[in-house]
Amino acid sequence: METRSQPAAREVTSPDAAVLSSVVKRFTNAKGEEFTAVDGLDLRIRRGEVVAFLGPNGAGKTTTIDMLLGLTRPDSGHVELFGRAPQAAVRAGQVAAVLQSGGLLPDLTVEATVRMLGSLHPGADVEQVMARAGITALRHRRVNECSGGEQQRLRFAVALLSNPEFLVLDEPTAGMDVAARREFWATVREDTRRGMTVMFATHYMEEADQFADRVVMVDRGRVVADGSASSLRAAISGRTVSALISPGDAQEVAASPLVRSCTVRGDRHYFDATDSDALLRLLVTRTSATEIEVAPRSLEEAFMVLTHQGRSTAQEGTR
Ligand SMILES: Nc1ncnc2c1ncn2[C@@H]1O[C@H](COP(=O)(O)OP(=O)(O)OP(=O)(O)O)[C@@H](O)[C@H]1O
Repeated sequence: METRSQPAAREVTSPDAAVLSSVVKRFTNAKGEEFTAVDGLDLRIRRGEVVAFLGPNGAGKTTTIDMLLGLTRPDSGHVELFGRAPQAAVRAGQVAAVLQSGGLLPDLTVEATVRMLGSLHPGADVEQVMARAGITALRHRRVNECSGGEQQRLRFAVALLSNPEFLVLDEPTAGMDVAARREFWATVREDTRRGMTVMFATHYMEEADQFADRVVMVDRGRVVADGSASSLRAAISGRTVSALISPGDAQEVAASPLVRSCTVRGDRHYFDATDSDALLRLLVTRTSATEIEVAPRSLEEAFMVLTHQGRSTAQEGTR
């Protein structure tokens, strides 16, 4: 079972960067109750893929990443990186991580940080790594004087020191403003064009859309949708039209091909529209609907769409 087993010869030549099979991780809370954070998760990441790992708070993203990096072991199931145990791949420098915080000494300069950590990796090219992470101009700045975005670029530089094949980023832009997020991703994107495998956890739909080839959505420790970034784009491009409307009219509208689904919250009906302009015309001209509102689909609504539609595209990138 699991990560301690010796890799067989065929596994070492695995075409996959990462494989998680039926992975389960439980925690015990302060009251001694058992809680399943990761609940039979299956995921396969091919070499060269850029995968966004998207999900609400507490979905199990960090726990999964910790298992992927060999920081914690699954209670059951199997985790492999490049056909070997995660710890072995980490030791070999094949995988590196950018985590949300920690790992930096506030009084060191940017350059001293990279040099100090670079000394752990024989052959590391400190100047090249700083250039790749876009921090050469910050070399004399102390870590505690760097912005959140600059510190993340420094962590990115540190992750590059081992010249990894697979980079794992756990919510690397959490807490950054939009401009800092954009700058961070521009740096990473530039670097990953060289074919590195990347998996990143995020809460931001637009980061997943803009940066990933593939989007894996998790909820309650399970993969609930897995598809291309274009399927995500289609899911978030929709609009929700809501109105105060009589049940009879609502039923008729819901049966229209312009409507994917209808939900009722409070006294409003929410229609998930295939064509929001046409639906708006229908509501105004054919029903007694009032207080009509059109809004972009929320993350939760896109999530629901992907959960249903994603199933059909679910395995396109994985099998
Ligand atoms: N060491 C631990 N002990 C007990 N419970 C834990 C521990 N680590 C995580 N959990 C719980 O497991 C669940 C999954 O947590 P995890 O951090 O993996 O989620 P996440 O998707 O990364 O969430 P977020 O987006 O908020 O960071 C949460 O309910 C969390 O409280």
